[in-house]
Amino acid sequence: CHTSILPVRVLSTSIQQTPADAAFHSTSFTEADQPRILITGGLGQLGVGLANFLRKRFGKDSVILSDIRKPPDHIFHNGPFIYSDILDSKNLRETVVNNRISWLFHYSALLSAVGEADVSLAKAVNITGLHNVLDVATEHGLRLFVPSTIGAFGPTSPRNPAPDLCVQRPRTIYGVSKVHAELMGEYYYHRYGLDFRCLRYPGIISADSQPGGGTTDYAVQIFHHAVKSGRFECNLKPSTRLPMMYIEDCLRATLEVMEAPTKSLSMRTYNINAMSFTPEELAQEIHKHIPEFQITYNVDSVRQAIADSWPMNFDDSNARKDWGWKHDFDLPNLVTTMLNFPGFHTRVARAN
Ligand SMILES: NC(=O)C1=CN([C@@H]2O[C@H](COP(=O)(O)OP(=O)(O)OC[C@H]3O[C@@H](n4cnc5c(N)ncnc54)[C@H](O)[C@@H]3O)[C@@H](O)[C@H]2O)C=CC1
Ligand SMILES: CC(=O)[C@H](N)C(=O)O
Repeated sequence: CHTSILPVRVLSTSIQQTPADAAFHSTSFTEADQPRILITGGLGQLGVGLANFLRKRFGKDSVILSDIRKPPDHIFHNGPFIYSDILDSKNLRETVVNNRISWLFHYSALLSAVGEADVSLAKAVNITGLHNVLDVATEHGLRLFVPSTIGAFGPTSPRNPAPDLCVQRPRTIYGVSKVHAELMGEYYYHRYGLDFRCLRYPGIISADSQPGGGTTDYAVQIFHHAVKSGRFECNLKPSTRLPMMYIEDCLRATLEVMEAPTKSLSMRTYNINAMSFTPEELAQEIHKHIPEFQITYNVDSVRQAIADSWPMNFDDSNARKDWGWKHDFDLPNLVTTMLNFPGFHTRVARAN
């Protein structure tokens, strides 16, 4: 097992318990230290990419990927992987202590569409799981990253663009749980000094990982179908405009906000933006590369209602001002990159 290469101690002398009301300091991490990182829910669309990205920066053994699912061989052999269920707080605490974790990226979640299909599981994973993570992170002085989403806004929010601070009344359990995560994280920051950092991600597009059951999944699936068959049946209306981002920008933003000096952060939850498009516009861009590509529409009413309640665009001016956020990928770059991603064609063929 990969964990055997990590220093495992029942009680590490370098860890002191942080009193719950200690303010604004971390006992196990100083700016000069190399962080020791745990990623929860790491086998989803974003976690493996994040682990690879962080391992390039901090070294393979400094980053532990965890999930409740069994990893495929290539992921298991690529660096430390352990089982960790965020609903089991004792197991989570043990993992943090035994591996001297100092940064935690909390990726476990049920996304918008699968959350509506199983509200009680979504409540458990997205709300109870978050409570466990917040408590363990506070007890052990971790720097904690929790992603939020465009889904944290609702039909009464300003939609074009949605600013950082505005009405947030989402109508999905996913959105409600993410607003809860934003507020709880900020509460723990003010009350206990937890170094909580949160970005609201747009829909994320990746070539080498599959989406986990969200409303923006079409924007990943379309590429696979375009390459495989030249046709795609979209489950959102052609005019549905949503904010989107290429995974490389998303992962870079995540590391940048984690490394931002505390004094540069005027807020703890930031919107980040890159591009905004409709299925029709994405199809037109793909058409430039694959002239025979055809898109048809068969609308899924649950996903459509969700998308119609989300922002069409994000105002991320605070992230740009405070810690210098800047995206690299716009729509034409995204499409060129996805269709030319090394191994994309063979990977699509293998997956089907
Ligand atoms: N992918 C996207 O477009 C966006 C993602 N985000 C957020 O980023 C994070 C990562 O997203 P994805 O990788 O796309 O999600 P995903 O749905 O692909 O993966 C989530 C992972 O959580 C794991 N999980 C479920 N229950 C668990 C439990 N009890 N303990 C530990 N792990 C558990 C699942 O096995 C899965 O591997 C999520 O918090 C999501 O809300 C936010 C906005 C956009
Ligand atoms: C935008 C998200 O948070 C996610 N991709 C979803 O569609 O649920």
